Parts: sequence; C-alpha cells; structure tokens
Amino acid sequence: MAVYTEVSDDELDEFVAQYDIGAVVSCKGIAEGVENTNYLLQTDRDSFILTLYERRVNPAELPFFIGLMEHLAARGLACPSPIQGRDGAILRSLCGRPAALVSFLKGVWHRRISLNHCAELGPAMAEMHLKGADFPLTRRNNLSVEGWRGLFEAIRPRAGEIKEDLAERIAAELDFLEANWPKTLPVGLIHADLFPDNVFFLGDRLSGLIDFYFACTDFMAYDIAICLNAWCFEADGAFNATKARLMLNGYRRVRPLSAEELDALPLLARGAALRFLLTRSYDWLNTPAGAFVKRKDPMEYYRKLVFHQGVGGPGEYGIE
Ligand SMILES: Nc1ncnc2c1ncn2[C@@H]1O[C@H](COP(=O)(O)OP(=O)(O)O)[C@@H](O)[C@H]1O
Ligand SMILES: N[C@@H](CCOP(=O)(O)O)C(=O)O
Repeated sequence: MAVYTEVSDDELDEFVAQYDIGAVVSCKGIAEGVENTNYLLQTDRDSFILTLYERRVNPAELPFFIGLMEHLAARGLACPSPIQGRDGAILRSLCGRPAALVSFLKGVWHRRISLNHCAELGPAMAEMHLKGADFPLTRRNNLSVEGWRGLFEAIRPRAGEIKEDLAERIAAELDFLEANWPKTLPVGLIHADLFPDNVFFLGDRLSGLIDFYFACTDFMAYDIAICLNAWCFEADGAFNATKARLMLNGYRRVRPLSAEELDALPLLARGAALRFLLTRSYDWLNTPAGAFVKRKDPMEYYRKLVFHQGVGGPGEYGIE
C-alpha cells in the first residue's frame, strides 16, 4: 500500500487547473510501490500518474529524476514522460509535498518471470543505457560500495535477529568487495532498481520502464548485475542460466560488453546482492510490525550472494 498522503477533491482541482490536461474524471490511489504516494488520475483526455514525493526522496534530487525521464522519453525510450503545467513547470507542491504528473504507461508487470521476459529486458536495458549516455546531469550512487559500510554499521547490532552469523558474513564480504571493487569500467546513467515490478509488458512485448528514483551514475554493468539478481533466480532459489543468457545476449546485441565488463560480472553481482541484502535488512529491522508497507525478505538476497560467491567466471551466467 503506498498512499501516504490523501489529496482532497478541492486540492486536486486546484492542482489540475494548473495543467492543460482536461477535466478530472477519477483519481484513485495506487496500492503498489513503497516509496511515494501514487494516484492514477483520469481526465476526459488521458490517463496520468500523480506522484507526491514522500520523506525518502530528497527534494534536491528531484530535478535529476524528472530531467532524466524527460531526456529518455524525448529519445523514444518507453518510460513515463513528465507533464509540464501551463507555466512550463513540472515540479510543484501538493499537500505540502513536492508533486509531479507523468504520463501513464500501459502494461502490467509479472511476478512469474518467463524466458521471454528476460530476453525482452536485455535490449531495453541496453537502449536505456545508450539513450542516457548524453544526459548532462550526474548523481552519485550512494547505494554502491562507498555506501555499504554505513548501512552495515546501522544494522550490525541487530543483524543476528535475521540470521545468527549475518554480521560476520556481511563483514567478510564487505572487506572483500571494498578491496576488489572495479575502478575503470564504462560509466553511464543506470536505473539501479530495474526489478520486475518496474518493467511493464503488453502481451509478450516489453512496454515500458518506470520508477527512476534510484537512477544514478555508475558502472553500466552494475545495472546488469542488479538484473541478474532480480530476474534470473527461480522461486526455489535456483539460478536459471538460460534466463541470464537470454538477458545478456539481448543486451549485447544493442550495447556490446567489453571483456572487462564480462569478467567483472560475478563481482558486480555479489555487490548487487549485498546492496539489496543491506537495504532489505535495514527495512526489516526498522519497519514497525503493523506498518502497511510489506517488508521484503533480506534472506532472499543472502542466498543470492552465496550463489555468486561460488561463481568462477562469467561463463556460469550462460555467456558463450
Ligand atoms: N507511469 C506509470 N504508468 C503506469 N503505472 C504507473 C506509472 N508509475 C507508477 N505506476 C504504478 O504505480 C506503482 C508504484 O510505482 P513506483 O514508481 O514503483 O512507486 P514507488 O517508487 O513508491 O515504489 C507501479 O507498480 C504502477 O502500478
Ligand atoms: N527493489 C527493491 C526495493 C525498492 O522497491 P520499489 O517498489 O521502489 O521498486 C527490493 O526489492 O529490495
């Protein structure tokens, strides 16, 4: 459930009057998502997503996220396109929060990932990387290697509530990753949270990418590593190398990967698994039991981390 802020009819009318988008027909809260409040706004002309940015989004970073969506949409990527008001502004205030309207993307996301979904994801991710290459703004990835130790220290005292030896396991992994993290891979604009719930499909075809609120400047291969984790494991925890192969080969058809990028994949996949293990552990330990946001299982990412620790080279991800 992610409707943290209720918008009254009067507040909505006043907000919508600032746009040339027709008259409001309906405005329904969207239960999915965890970070922000989202409404599906229907007018007599079109459908839109109205987002009120809640406390986890730093308002100073909104111009980056909004500008990025504008940039990618203008280059033809299927992603939400921010809507300008009559005054030309995109970001404004609603109910005391920063708020914006973006175009509605048709499609649904899938919980059960098929081989075809992975084959569609690869080229779409590569296209996003290519189209993001000339985006002029940059944003440091505060959830990459430099950010992990701080998160670890925050969860360390209570990590044993999740798994008895979790703190020791994470400490050893962190030492290893800090010492071995790559320094010179190709950098670009990455999504950094391209999980299945952020990728829409219409029938067999990928119809769009959403939720750019973790986007940042980092190794493009790190985005792939995040997707190896999020898309290529089965519900029973088994890694599906066919899914990985389809995703990677689809990606490489649009943006070839260098030998360095391929070699770095097992390490990057360990880092990506640790990143989500840390943030999920933090949320697990700090979300009150009765909260309406469903906590995500940190142990899923502990098991993925253990899998990647045993990977000997990129060939195990199905690459020929
Ligand atoms: N542009 C969009 N088009 C269609 N649906 C959207 C769009 N943006 C968000 N949604 C819907 O809102 C839900 C939550 O959006 P998301 O950006 O993932 O929220 P959060 O950042 O809070 O996790 C999505 O799962 C989807 O159902
Ligand atoms: N994808 C992350 C959590 C972020 O959730 P989102 O709804 O903003 O995509 C995870 O699975 O831990």
